[in-house]
Amino acid sequence: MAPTIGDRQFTDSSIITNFIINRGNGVKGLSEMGLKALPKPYIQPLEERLCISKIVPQQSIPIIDMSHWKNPQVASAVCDAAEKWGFFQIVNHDVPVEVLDNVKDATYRFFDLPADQKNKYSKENSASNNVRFGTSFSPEAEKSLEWKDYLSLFFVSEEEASMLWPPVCRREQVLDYIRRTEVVIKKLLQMLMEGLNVKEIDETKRSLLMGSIRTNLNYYPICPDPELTVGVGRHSDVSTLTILLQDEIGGLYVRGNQGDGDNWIHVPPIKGSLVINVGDALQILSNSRYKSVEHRVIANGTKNRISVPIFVNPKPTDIIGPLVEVLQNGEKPIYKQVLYSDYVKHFFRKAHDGKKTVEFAEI
Ligand SMILES: CC(C)(COP(=O)(O)OP(=O)(O)OC[C@H]1O[C@@H](n2cnc3c(N)ncnc32)[C@H](O)[C@@H]1OP(=O)(O)O)[C@@H](O)C(=O)NCCC(=O)NCCSC(=O)/C=C/c1ccc(O)cc1
Ligand SMILES: O=C(O)CCC(=O)C(=O)O
Ligand SMILES: [Fe+2]
Repeated sequence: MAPTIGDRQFTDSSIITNFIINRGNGVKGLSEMGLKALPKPYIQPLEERLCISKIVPQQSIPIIDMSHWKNPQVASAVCDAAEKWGFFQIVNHDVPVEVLDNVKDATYRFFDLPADQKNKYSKENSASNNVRFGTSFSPEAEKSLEWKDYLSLFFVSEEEASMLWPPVCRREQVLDYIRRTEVVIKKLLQMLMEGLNVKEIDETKRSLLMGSIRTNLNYYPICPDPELTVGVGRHSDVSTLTILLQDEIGGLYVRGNQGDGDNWIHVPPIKGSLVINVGDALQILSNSRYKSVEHRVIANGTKNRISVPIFVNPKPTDIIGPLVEVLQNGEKPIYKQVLYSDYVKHFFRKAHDGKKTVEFAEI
């Protein structure tokens, strides 16, 4: 039964932990109680809130038309965007809009489940580490919490997904999204590797570039006092590439490259598009030619927002470091060889802290 707790009591962090984390209500449960004020644990320090004066409205990340993807100009635009922006959107990518709409429906269906049903997939209760329902990013490590719930699905095989993934998110529809997107991922990685003088993606490289896949279903409920908190704090992804499907609400901001770099660019929702970004693993493999760029999501005072990123990663057992092809010209390696699962564990065990994760791999 949902507790009838007054706003004031929610300033107590043990109530937050019990209601939101242990009982699986998430911030969605909190939001649906119609809170008038943001509970204290969600108040972010001033420097972590996105100040409007830091937003550059006239700038935009590149939008790349994939319809003639074999044209060298497309490859050149992709490599250029990965070097200069670390982020771009693709249109006419051949993933049908129904596939994207279906995965959004699946996301709503999962988050609309009662708390006790979702809680079956929490860290404590889930039948597998590969399926996890949670809230915020790393609640044990964070000083201030983030206004987001998520379901994280680590893809091992279609058989395992059929057995373990929540039936309500219509596994087939999430799997279809992964399958259809994989084709685009391969094209993009091919272009990015050619840009690094890597002529062939053999089995070893295939594993380093796309040896594992994680999909998150993100839910950002309506928030009282959205300007005091964040949906997701500043971070870079630890993937090689991330493919992000967002809905029509907006709220994702990317660090720009003007002046001192303390400026943020909105990623406008475009129906049918996919947002692509470089993650730390590709920054490391490319010896920093391609950049994983910081991004963040603001909270929204009037609308619920969802997003569905696919994180394309090395295999957890892969050792990552700058590729030999990149160092052939005598370039000095910036990064050492690290076990990818150590890198990911380091990321998950701390709060979001901008671009700091990559220091773990620096020489
Ligand atoms: C290390 C992994 C993640 C888990 O391995 P495990 O053997 O099941 O290890 P543990 O169960 O001991 O988990 C290690 C730590 O990671 C935590 N963790 C285990 N999955 C999770 C999980 N989905 N979520 C958030 N903590 C977790 C887990 O709680 C634990 O923390 P701790 O309890 O403090 O020791 C392993 O699957 C692995 O190496 N995977 C490689 C592929 C991979 O997942 N890559 C990450 C792509 S995700 C990405 O780029 C960005 C994600 C992101 C996500 C949210 C954001 O806000 C922003 C960005
Ligand atoms: O929701 C979004 O737009 C982005 C989420 C994100 O950055 C992530 O899950 O890594
Ligand atoms: Fe991200």
